[in-house]
Amino acid sequence: MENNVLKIHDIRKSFGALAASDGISLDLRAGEIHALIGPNGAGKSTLIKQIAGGLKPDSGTVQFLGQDVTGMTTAQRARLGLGRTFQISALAMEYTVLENVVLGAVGQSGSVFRFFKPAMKDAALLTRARAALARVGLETQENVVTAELSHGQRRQLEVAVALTLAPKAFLMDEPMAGMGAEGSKALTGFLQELKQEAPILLVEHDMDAVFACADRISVLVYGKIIATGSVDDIRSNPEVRIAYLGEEDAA
Ligand SMILES: Nc1ncnc2c1ncn2[C@@H]1O[C@H](COP(=O)(O)OP(=O)(O)OP(=O)(O)O)[C@@H](O)[C@H]1O
Repeated sequence: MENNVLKIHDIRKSFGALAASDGISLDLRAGEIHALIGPNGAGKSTLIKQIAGGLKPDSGTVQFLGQDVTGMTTAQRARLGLGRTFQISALAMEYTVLENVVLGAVGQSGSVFRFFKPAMKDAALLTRARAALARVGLETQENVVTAELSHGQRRQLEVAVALTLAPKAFLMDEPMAGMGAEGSKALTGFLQELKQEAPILLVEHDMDAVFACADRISVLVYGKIIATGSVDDIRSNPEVRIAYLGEEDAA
């Protein structure tokens, strides 16, 4: 049985003369947090977009659970269980916390608004939604209007939405952004739990968080992966230190 949940092979994407993805190959294995780091403009977001389905590569393939999904839309990939999380804009601020989780879950089946009212009466769905809220520690907030949540609580709510969808892999683009030290520490602990359910490909600028939680790290520089390895491998890799960590030391 193949251990790779996600397998990216030789992805290339150019914007004019700029090779934003210059032959990128990487995999995401069951049970791991694989962090993708790199300086500003290295091509992290461009790669995540191609994996999630929002941007078409010029060449190369994206395999998810053994299936070639390169030609699929974002929605088709999401239905297969490729979850992209931590997009605060996806929350409906005027709805309650519980309604947002149910909305997220119903969204999986397509027509969000048409099914929304009946969904709020669907006992099985409500049970799943409440279980997800309990897992992120928002169970006492289910009737609170989302707009009234703190920034950190909104991030927790997004995780609850993602959990209700039961994804088979998570793509996370800077989940710690704007969370502060305490919040980012709490989220790091939670990611350790979450990865047991589905492995996580994590783009993150907070190096302390990455070093604290990643099982493997890949370093992207000018559209190319210059190293993949454990935290210790990456910390001690001279090329990485010059290309990336050295920059931080100098800053
Ligand atoms: N749609 C686009 N058109 C033209 N150039 C683009 C486009 N999207 C990204 N780029 C360029 O591709 C390169 C990689 O950008 P990308 O946003 O993927 O980097 P990043 O590693 O995510 O950066 P950051 O850490 O700052 O978010 C940059 O030079 C960027 O200017």
